Amino acid sequence: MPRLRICFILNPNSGTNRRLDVPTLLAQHLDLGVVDYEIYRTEYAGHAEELARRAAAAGFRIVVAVGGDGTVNEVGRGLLGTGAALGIVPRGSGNGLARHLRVPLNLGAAIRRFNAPSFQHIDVGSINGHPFFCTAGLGFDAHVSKCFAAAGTRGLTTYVRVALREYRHFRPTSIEVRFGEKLLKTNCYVLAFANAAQYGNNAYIAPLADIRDGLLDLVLIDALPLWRAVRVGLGLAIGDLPRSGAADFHTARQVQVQAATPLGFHIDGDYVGESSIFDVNLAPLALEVAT
Ligand SMILES: Nc1ncnc2c1ncn2[C@@H]1O[C@H](COP(=O)(O)OP(=O)(O)OP(=O)(O)O)[C@@H](O)[C@H]1O
Repeated sequence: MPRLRICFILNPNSGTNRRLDVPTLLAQHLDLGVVDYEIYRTEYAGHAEELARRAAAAGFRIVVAVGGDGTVNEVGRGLLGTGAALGIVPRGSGNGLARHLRVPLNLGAAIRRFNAPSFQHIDVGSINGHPFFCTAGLGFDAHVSKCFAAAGTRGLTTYVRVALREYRHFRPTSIEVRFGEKLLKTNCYVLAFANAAQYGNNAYIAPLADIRDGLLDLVLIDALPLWRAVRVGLGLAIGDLPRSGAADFHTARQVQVQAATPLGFHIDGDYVGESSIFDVNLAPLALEVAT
């Protein structure tokens, strides 16, 4: 039987443990009787998309993002419309998609899965043409992702520190949200589009989100006074935000948002930029994943 061809794309910049020796782990845990693998290394932000496309064109059956949600996003984007499946070795700081798909966080265990992987398809979201696999969002979460990128260090502690600092300054923007027959005229402190249930680090923004149901879960927080911020923080941690009354939940496949002033947005935790108009769509089961 031909061996399973797998390409591992390493982002040396992801996660908090830079000294981790991934090539040695791959050599230790992959069974060369069934797997034939190569390693590609990213050299700059955005490079993983190009490498993933190249790997798919070279005939690799699985292309594995070795990194966090930013790397997963780039590799997944590069694989859309190809015959290759996305794999994940979670060495990021948040690892939202890996956690949602129940990929082991122990790297050895995650790597061993590729000796006998299972395949499934997942939905793929897009916001203004930028694909996302886990979550995208407008407002405060995007603002925090922008400040987080500039913070110099990564990890949950830095994220929480940045969020607490920015909370004092951030103000909501008035928006109109259209989906299905609905038109909501409201304020946006946060509007999250969840394909997966969590942002990463087990922060459950939409605990009921199903990544294979053909729908995005919309989570709207119109204002965030202190009492509600505390409740949202607790809801994210224990996964009961829908029952808390601190956020409104909807589901939709297509959403248009018009903002009164430009709003920042993120995809899978990486800040993209600002816009006043957002076109958000879901492509059902558009990406094959190997776990
Ligand atoms: N060689 C590189 N040099 C600098 N930056 C890179 C390189 N390769 C990838 N990147 C960028 O590093 C960023 C962080 O990577 P990633 O999101 O995978 O890790 P993380 O932020 O630690 O994890 P998570 O998103 O799960 O919290 C990505 O936005 C990616 O574009």
